[in-house]
Amino acid sequence: MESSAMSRLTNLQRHLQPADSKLLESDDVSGLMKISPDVAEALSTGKPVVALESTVISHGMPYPQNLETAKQLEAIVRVNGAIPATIAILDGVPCIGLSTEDLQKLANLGVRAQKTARRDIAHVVATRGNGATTVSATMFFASKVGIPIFVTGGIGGVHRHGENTLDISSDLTELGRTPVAVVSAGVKSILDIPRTLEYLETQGVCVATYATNEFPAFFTEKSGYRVPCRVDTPEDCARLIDANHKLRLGSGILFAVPIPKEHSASGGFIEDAIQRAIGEARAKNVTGNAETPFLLSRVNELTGGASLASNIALLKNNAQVGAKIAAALAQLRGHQNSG
Ligand SMILES: O=c1[nH]cc([C@@H]2O[C@H](COP(=O)(O)O)[C@@H](O)[C@H]2O)c(=O)[nH]1
Repeated sequence: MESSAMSRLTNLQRHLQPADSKLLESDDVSGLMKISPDVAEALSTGKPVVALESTVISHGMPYPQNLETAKQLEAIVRVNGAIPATIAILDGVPCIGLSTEDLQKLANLGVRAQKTARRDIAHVVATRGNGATTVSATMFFASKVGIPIFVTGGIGGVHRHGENTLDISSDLTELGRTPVAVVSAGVKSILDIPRTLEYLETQGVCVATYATNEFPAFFTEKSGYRVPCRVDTPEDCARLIDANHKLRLGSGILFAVPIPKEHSASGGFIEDAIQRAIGEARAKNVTGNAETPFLLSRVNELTGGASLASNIALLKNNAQVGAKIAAALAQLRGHQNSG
């Protein structure tokens, strides 16, 4: 191409894409949120930050294990070199980074907090409600303030019979439209795993297994399904996130980290309870966003708490992996900026 034509093209690109544009979308919306001082400081100085969701606190676990786990996850993130930013809407204000009192409030509210997915955000804010954010809503807020990594236990997916009911978690469409990397233990077998993977493919989401070949099924290390991408280290993950951002693909990444071996032993037993709970949900006609919390608490009852212990173990493992990825990403970007 002629050099004058090339320079016109470069100018046009600059115009369409401001030179200082951040790798992640970060716009005026952040003014509507309350960002805790340590998260704000970390974001402005390029330190690693990891977002954490709050539905797992309110709807995913009983009190007081939910509070204990929320605090432990934050501590694990810190020990591994990153600043935790648990996200929730409190009295109508989206909060990025919660105090211990905030965590206590959410844990006490339990299911009285509104389970808040993307579609619910405006309503919870407008009515000054208390919203526990799911994966979709947490990704939305993380992306708005420029947090590239988010740790959870399991994401939502295509529910069984989703091909008829269209009950497909908005977590999947969020992953298709928001450039945040989500660390999870895969998806629970209460969902339709192959259809969930198909749907993620349709949404253009890069799904990568972490140090394993098979996509994990939350309580068990294996689901019987594979995905095309495998990563083995936090540095691999950081490079993948960096490429995704630089290319401005606009979509998220799902890192699927298997439950640690020592906690996967009870997987088969928990699996049986899941099948029973699914039958009960059908019989009681529990559907929509009530289905996941129902199944989680029923499976916990049926397994005498074994599923809760496994859930907590994999959350802690994911927090550790997520923090290491965040640290590796900060280091990679630090080198790039100084190089
Ligand atoms: O093992 C779990 N899966 C999913 C959830 C929560 O449920 C949400 C998905 O709900 P739904 O299927 O209604 O989209 C997830 O984003 C997450 O917040 C959870 O707590 N534990």
